[in-house]
Amino acid sequence: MSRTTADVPARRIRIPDLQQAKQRHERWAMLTSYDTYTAALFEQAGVWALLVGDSAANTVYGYDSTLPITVDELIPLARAVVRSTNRALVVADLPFGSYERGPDQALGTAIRFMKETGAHAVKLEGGVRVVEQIRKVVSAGIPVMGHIGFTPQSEHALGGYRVQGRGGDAADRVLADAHAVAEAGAFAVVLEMVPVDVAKRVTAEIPIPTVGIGAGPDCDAQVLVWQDMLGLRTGKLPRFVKRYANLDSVISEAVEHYVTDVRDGSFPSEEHAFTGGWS
Ligand SMILES: Nc1nc(=O)c2c([nH]1)NC[C@@H]1CN(c3ccc(C(=O)N[C@@H](CCC(=O)O)C(=O)O)cc3)CN21
Ligand SMILES: CC(C)C(=O)C(=O)O
Ligand SMILES: [Mg+2]
Repeated sequence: MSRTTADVPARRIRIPDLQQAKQRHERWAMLTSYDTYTAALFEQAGVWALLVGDSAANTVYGYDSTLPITVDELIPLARAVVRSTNRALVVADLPFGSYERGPDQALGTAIRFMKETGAHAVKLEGGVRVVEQIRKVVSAGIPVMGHIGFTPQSEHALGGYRVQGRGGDAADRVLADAHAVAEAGAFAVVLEMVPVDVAKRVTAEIPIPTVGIGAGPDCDAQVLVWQDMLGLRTGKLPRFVKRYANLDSVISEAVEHYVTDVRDGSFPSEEHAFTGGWS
């Protein structure tokens, strides 16, 4: 197995670093994180940006979509990730219902995330339809990451988990969304489940970095949900997930061992106990 040393910067990644990486054609990795241990491990391993995604609805809270998660449920997770890192750029997802009413609502929610978590940027879903929200949040000095293509918060309007931008008109709409988000002042944009050629053209045309998930190899960066790529998620995985580890079996085997040790009395042994007292 060949592995290059992770490129861990000595200071916090800033938005201009991502811009510069695009110009230099240097790709970077983003990963979700929702807690202190994974945040510290991921940035140490060279992940430049951590996303406190509303996918926490699925991976932390056990909902079956991202629609139910609230700002109050996401904020403590974002705070934990910020506290545990000093290199990665931390981006917090604005959950469904917290920005759709308009620019004022979006700014109010974004301000809560910035004040209460210390996150460095927020992300919200949608293209042309949310440009006013993006403009307003950006004008307050809060960096915004866009998210277009398949936008899970609108799964019911989109007809389920499906590729967006297949066919000329649909591809044109994704391209228009990308330009709209960039022109509104976003510093980067997630492209989720769009065909390779659409992602390639978007990446070439817009001035800001594209972060792909199911968008092929030509994006400026990639993002995945950590439980998917490390093998905690059970059931059928989306096509865009590559499983880099099988933490499910690591954890199951270790916990089964612990349970057996407790039942047969081999844990705790002397080395894990304290002597003294009356003896
Ligand atoms: N654990 C987890 N991973 C994710 O990637 C993720 C979340 N949760 N929650 C929020 C959204 C929802 N996302 C999803 C969820 C499912 C599919 C999926 O089932 N895709 C299938 C069907 C594609 C098709 O039929 O066109 C696939 O094979 O990719 C895709 C994206 C991405 N996000
Ligand atoms: C899948 C990524 C892009 C996301 O929005 C999330 O994890 O919530
Ligand atoms: Mg999300």
